[in-house]
Amino acid sequence: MSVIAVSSYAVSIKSSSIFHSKPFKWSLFLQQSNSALHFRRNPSFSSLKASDNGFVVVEDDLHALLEILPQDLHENLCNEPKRSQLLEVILDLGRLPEARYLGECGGQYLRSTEVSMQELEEAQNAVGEFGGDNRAGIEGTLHRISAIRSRKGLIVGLTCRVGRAVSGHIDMVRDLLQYRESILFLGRPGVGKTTVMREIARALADELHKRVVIVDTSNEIGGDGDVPHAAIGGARRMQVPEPSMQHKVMIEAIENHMPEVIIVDEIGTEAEALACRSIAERGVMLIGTAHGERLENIIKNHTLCDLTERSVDMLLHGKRPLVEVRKRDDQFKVVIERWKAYDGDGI
Ligand SMILES: Nc1ncnc2c1ncn2[C@@H]1O[C@H](COP(=O)(O)OP(=O)(O)OP(=O)(O)O)[C@@H](O)[C@H]1O
Repeated sequence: MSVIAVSSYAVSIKSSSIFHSKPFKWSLFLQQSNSALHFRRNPSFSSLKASDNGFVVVEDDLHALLEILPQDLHENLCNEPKRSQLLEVILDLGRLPEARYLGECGGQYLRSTEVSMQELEEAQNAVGEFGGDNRAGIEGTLHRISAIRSRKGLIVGLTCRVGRAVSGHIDMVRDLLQYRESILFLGRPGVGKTTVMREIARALADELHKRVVIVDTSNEIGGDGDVPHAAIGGARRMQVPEPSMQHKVMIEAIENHMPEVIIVDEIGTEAEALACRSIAERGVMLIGTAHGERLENIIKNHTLCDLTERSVDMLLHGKRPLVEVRKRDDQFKVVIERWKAYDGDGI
């Protein structure tokens, strides 16, 4: 029995850990932080293929997100030198608008006057309809707009997250895709799980020629609109009428569309965990994400614990799993180290 762990996922994500447990049902990828600083951005990038020199390329279609913002914020951000690291723009009624950046850059107020109700309404009108999860998108893009509502249902806050198509950074995990085992990405919100899954969907469909179906609950993987974004390549995308239906659509995908791989973001409920089990029992590879920073979080989470029974048991019985740590060196090459995990390893 071997367990492979990869830490410091400096592909797109600095200091993150990837756990791969070959004999287990799930491989676990733990992502701890995300840094665009590891990318060498190619400004003239227009296709979704990795560049020949192996560098990662990022496409963010930022102008489409900036267009929904009040005009002065739009102009500020267009001239902002850090805009390639922009993560989110926060618009809260009666407060100063704020931009948050990836990595160490932190947040910054965008002007000295508060956000008005009219500005919020204009932003709402510029995006698609909000779903049951209070999320909306901009057609043809990967951006995600999440709403905060008052008790009366009025939108009083918006979190506008930049969606990016990142290509060329999954060489660190590409070999794992060939084992046909299910994979669970585990990480805090915002560390880049969805972004990685998007590229994995494309690589599995276009390079490994698998029949891939994405169950896209908030249209976050394939973007807003009925035609999915080119970032998912030939993978097919099933939309979900409302978040509580996610588990049903997962099963429908299996029963109607004969996938070899199912990709689903944010597995959290018991019904979804059961759907995962059912998918695995039918011999279909499942790639999913869940919130949590360490394997310990899974152990404490009754629902998710069920998905990783054997790996969790091993840790609970005090056995030290053999882990594999993967990181990038200065030359951007993947370096692999193996050792037996200790408590302090952040597993
Ligand atoms: N490699 C990358 N380079 C630049 N930006 C990135 C990269 N990976 C992710 N991002 C950006 O980081 C933000 C968060 O990414 P993403 O939505 O994939 O995270 P997540 O872990 O799925 O978050 P959540 O759990 O909240 O859905 C997005 O704005 C995304 O564009």
